[in-house]
Amino acid sequence: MEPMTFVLFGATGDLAKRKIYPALFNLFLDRKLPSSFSLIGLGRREWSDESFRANVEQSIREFSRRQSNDPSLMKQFVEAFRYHVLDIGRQEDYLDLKHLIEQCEEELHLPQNRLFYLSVGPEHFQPIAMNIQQSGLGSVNGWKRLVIEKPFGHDLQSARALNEKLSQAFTENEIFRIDHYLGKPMVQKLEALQQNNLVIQGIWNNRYIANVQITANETVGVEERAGYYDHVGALRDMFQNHMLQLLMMTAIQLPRESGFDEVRVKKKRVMKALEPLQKQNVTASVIRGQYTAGSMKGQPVAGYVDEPGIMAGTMNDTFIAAKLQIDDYYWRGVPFYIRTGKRLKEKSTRIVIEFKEQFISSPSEKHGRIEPNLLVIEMSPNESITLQLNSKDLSGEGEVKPVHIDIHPAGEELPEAYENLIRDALAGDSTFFAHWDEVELAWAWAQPILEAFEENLVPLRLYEAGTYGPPESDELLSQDGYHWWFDAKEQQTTEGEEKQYAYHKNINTVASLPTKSF
Ligand SMILES: NC(=O)C1=CN([C@@H]2O[C@H](COP(=O)(O)OP(=O)(O)OC[C@H]3O[C@@H](n4cnc5c(N)ncnc54)[C@H](OP(=O)(O)O)[C@@H]3O)[C@@H](O)[C@H]2O)C=CC1
Ligand SMILES: O=C1O[C@H](COP(=O)(O)O)[C@@H](O)[C@H](O)[C@H]1O
Repeated sequence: MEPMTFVLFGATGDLAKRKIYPALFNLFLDRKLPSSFSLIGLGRREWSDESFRANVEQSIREFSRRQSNDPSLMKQFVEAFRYHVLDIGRQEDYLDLKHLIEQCEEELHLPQNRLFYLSVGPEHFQPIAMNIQQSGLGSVNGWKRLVIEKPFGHDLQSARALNEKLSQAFTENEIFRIDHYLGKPMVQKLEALQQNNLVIQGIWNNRYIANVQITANETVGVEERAGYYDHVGALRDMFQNHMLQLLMMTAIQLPRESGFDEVRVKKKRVMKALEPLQKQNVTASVIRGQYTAGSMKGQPVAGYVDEPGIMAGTMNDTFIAAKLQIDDYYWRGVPFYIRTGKRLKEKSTRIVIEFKEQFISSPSEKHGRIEPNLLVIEMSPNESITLQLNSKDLSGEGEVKPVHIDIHPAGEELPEAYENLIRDALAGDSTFFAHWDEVELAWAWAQPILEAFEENLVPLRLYEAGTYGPPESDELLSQDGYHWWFDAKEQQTTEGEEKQYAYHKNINTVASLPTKSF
């Protein structure tokens, strides 16, 4: 990896503390940082280099998945960190920053490779990019990159305006838009699974797949983010970005060794083939929900409208479920069901691919109902990829039962999303970042829903906190003859609820792939 300078705007903030420093530290432990590396942290707080380093160390102790018993390693890690006071709005501060960066580059013999990471609120994205350009900070002999956090715009129009401004200072190839769902290890493994297995490629289409279900259920409520969340809702916070990115990553057809350009082209193709919704018809395929008071793990919790900081009479969505159709050769006729929401029964993030049922002329009395084959990519609470097949149970009555093949068994320690993303940004690999075309197409697709919500054309379905969301989200599937798949563990905790919809992970035989080679 090339030597470089990492310029971090928002170095005193929450994201830096929770995610960026721990990710950099883990990359350092794994020797995945460039051999010559300098980080300059920026903020308005009057910190010294020493207090900055102490804060970085503290955040690693608090939030890193790994610690080191060797204090010299931590010392070596933070040696690369410097702090500089900068007010984003003050042009003269950028000239001082330029001077500091040049000085560090000279001292450490670093080429002019500069990565600008914007870990600040979205209102600062544009002024920072402009000031980088105007101060000459972006005029380098090496390369420059801009890593930018979400949200990228508030709607189609504002996203376009922001992109236009950023494009004046950085080319598209220099912009790395973070969508942390793309950094999740299981999403990256899904891509590799499709790309490298002819057997998966062969069945990755409407001939074999009945439907696809993408779920991101959260147990948390609005937390301390009322000011932000009440203006965005589940649609902008999760659906337009993370959920549509998961849809793209599931639906792309990738040949072996596809580079980032190919991935982008294919993702764009998926978005272009997504059947558009009309504002007047959104209700037919989109469910909008909001939580009311309920109980989570036996403890009472407030309804959304009673959370601190939420506007009286708000109609904001804390839940959204939708049925989407991709009108292309591969996916025509396969519904993609997506749901995400807050204050739901379980934290579960997963993609379930349900395969078509076998054509059987009459059900066999002996074998009863045969479960469909499923491929389950679980990102939370565990990280696993499981294939559900049917096999004969010779230990019992010889009945056919689902068995599970762990393609990626849960339990293996994996890098966090931010580690993967920061490593890729350092290396200049933009495969798992959101390209502008995808972001624009995602906003364009979501725009009629945004408008329909704003004009209250879609009924707001209330659901009790601690449930699986409004029952209408189940109807979205049942009208097509399907149902949401749950992990058996979740279902078992629900007294009196039917278990027939659970995939029986952890109940029947769980087969692991042998580690020996054939
Ligand atoms: N926190 C999280 O878990 C996540 C955050 N994000 C995104 O990351 C970004 C940062 O969020 P977060 O860290 O939570 O925000 P914080 O409010 O915790 O931090 C904001 C940072 O911006 C700096 N800042 C604010 N105004 C100025 C200014 N005028 N000049 C210079 N620096 C300024 C602050 O420094 P100082 O106060 O010293 O001036 C601080 O370091 C946002 O875009 C957010 O949407 C995305 C996913 C998760
Ligand atoms: O981007 C966001 O994601 C989190 C959920 O992320 P996860 O990795 O825990 O699934 C969500 O809570 C937050 O509201 C949203 O801004």
